[in-house]
Amino acid sequence: MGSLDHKYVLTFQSRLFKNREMRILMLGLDNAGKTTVLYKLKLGKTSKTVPTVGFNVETVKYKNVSFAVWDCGGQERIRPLWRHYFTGTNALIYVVDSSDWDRLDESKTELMRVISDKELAGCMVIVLANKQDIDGAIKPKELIERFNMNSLSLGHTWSVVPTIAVDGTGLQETLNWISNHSK
Ligand SMILES: Nc1nc2c(ncn2[C@@H]2O[C@H](COP(=O)(O)OP(=O)(O)OP(=O)(O)O)[C@@H](O)[C@H]2O)c(=O)[nH]1
Ligand SMILES: [Mg+2]
Repeated sequence: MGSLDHKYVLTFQSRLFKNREMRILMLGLDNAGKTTVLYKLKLGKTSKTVPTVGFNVETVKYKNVSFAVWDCGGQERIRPLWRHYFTGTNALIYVVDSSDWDRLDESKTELMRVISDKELAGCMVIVLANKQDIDGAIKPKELIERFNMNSLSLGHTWSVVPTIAVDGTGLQETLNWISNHSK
């Protein structure tokens, strides 16, 4: 390879490395806090939300990565729409209301259903144990057991991150983790 070609390859590689783009899909039951997460990341402030019917999408820049974050409504009747957003997803952010003990099993079931889809084979999974500010919220360690996360290692790199979407706790760490674990 001539030196010019070589230079070109290096420049091209560094461009790829510097300006990466990632498609993030954000799912979870209704009221988990997905839209709050999205706008806290995008605007840096806590927005008043209404239940999402359909989806929101925003681009969030963090370090050298451009994250296209798709936030889908979580109400039961619209969950069948989720799969239309699977294609091309690099990382799944799955938001859990850690204070809603009555629906932890339902949340787990939906997560397992989603990640068994072949369109999401191999994508990273970040579970946000959200609403950690509420007394009695399930702790990440307990959630890992309850969701049996260790059974899911096959093909999925995963992490459980404690978050408080309303004040932004844990959200930068989440993007950081995703960018560090992406190929
Ligand atoms: N205390 C507390 N409340 C939160 C937190 N995150 C979100 N909320 C509240 O939870 C409620 C639901 O938040 P949304 O972001 O609308 O939930 P969602 O997951 O988008 O819900 P759907 O659009 O119906 O799927 C709102 O009242 C938020 O203010 C948190 O970390 N702590
Ligand atoms: Mg929403």
